[in-house]
Amino acid sequence: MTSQPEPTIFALASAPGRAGVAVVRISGTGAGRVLDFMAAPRPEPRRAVGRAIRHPEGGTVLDRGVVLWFPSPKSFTGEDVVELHLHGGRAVVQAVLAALTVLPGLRLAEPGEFARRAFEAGKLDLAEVEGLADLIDAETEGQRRQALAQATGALSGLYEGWRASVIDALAYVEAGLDFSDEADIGEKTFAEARSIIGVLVPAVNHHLDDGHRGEILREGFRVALTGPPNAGKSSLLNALARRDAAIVSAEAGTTRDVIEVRLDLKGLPVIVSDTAGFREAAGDIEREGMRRSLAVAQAADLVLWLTDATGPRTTMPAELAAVADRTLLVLNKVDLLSGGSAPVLPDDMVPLSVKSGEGVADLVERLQVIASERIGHPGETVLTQVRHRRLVELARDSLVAFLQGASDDVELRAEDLRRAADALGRITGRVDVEDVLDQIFGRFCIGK
Ligand SMILES: Nc1nc2c(ncn2[C@@H]2O[C@H](COP(=O)(O)OP(=O)(O)OP(=O)(O)O)[C@@H](O)[C@H]2O)c(=O)[nH]1
Ligand SMILES: [K+]
Ligand SMILES: [Mg+2]
Repeated sequence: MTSQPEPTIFALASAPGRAGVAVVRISGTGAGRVLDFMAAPRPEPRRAVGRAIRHPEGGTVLDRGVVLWFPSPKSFTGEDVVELHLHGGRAVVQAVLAALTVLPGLRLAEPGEFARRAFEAGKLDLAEVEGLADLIDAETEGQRRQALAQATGALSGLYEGWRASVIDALAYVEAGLDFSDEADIGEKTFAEARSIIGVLVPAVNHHLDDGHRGEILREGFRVALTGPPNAGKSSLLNALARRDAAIVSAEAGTTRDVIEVRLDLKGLPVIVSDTAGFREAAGDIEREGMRRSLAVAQAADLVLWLTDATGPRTTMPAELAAVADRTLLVLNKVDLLSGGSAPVLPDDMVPLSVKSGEGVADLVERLQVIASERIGHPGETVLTQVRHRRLVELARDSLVAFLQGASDDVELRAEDLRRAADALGRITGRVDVEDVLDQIFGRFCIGK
């Protein structure tokens, strides 16, 4: 925090475009003056009141709306905050934003600047800010639940609790240092520290060993559609998306670029990618398409290998051997099988006809089950992003180094613990995080 007053910032806080209501938020020491000049008199704190919103020069009425006054420190940013709830027309919002620029000391906010001020005022820690960004981005019920838990401190509580234990242990080790001429006391305090860390390490390992559940929920469960040309991959993508997202044609080698659609399967975000078919005789462009297919398959959480029921049973190419353990075999075009008798399929092969629709609902059901098995137990506090995972791993490694290190080098062991506490503190922003702030707050759009 700086001692000099920061400029007062303002922005449209609601989504741009036509809407019933638009909210303009103003934060900083000049917020109260906005009310005085544009919507006087100031209402009681946190009470919604109707007011004419006027231009500060000349007093023309720009709109009639509702205003809210949140004096510091009881506001989102901790500063004086004003909210103007306007009629959500583009011209109304433009007129009010233009009027605000007339007032001295006010400027348009940068992306994430409101959240950054909230962080700097200690209203939100860094993990909570990241949770808030995720909450704004959440598209499915599962993502909403996870982001809300993080935004309201569930992860921060866990990591701060661990950090407190590490600092306890560090205090014991440092106490031993103070009595370094009394070996007896040193040994006892060191043993105390060891027992604290000995309990912590398995908990940290358990947290790390989560199959990336939280990260998959946050980013989406990735499904790759692969198979030989003309198996019906693009047709299946369109059926899943319920729209014509990809070009379908009887010509082999139609799809070259990767096409993604996002599905919401009972609250779980699933990203399905359609890819180029695999075959030997392919031209340059198609080969580039196949290279992309391979990359998508390797990055996927689940690979579907689709084949044509009437064609030869094409097996997966050797390049896909690495993903065989997360592949679901799908047999498409069963509508073309004559005789009406169901084909005899290997146990784990899913029969389907995109054309008749037969089996599509069953496939969706299976995708949902597989995704929910991978994402699992909602409600548990899980790692949600790589930044946290790296720091938790760093903390774990330092704690293991502490447990395995020689106890007679107390200085080094204290350093192990300091490193672990530091890594955990960086997750919530308790210690030295300048380097990541721009990146984190830059994820927000203006007005957040
Ligand atoms: N009879 C029948 N035809 C289908 C079915 N699914 C797809 N097709 C047809 O099969 C042809 C190929 O379909 P696509 O979806 O373009 O196949 P693809 O696997 O994406 O092909 P590439 O992009 O070339 O690799 C089209 O003529 C589709 O109409 C099905 O279930 N039954
Ligand atoms: K095709
Ligand atoms: Mg295709």
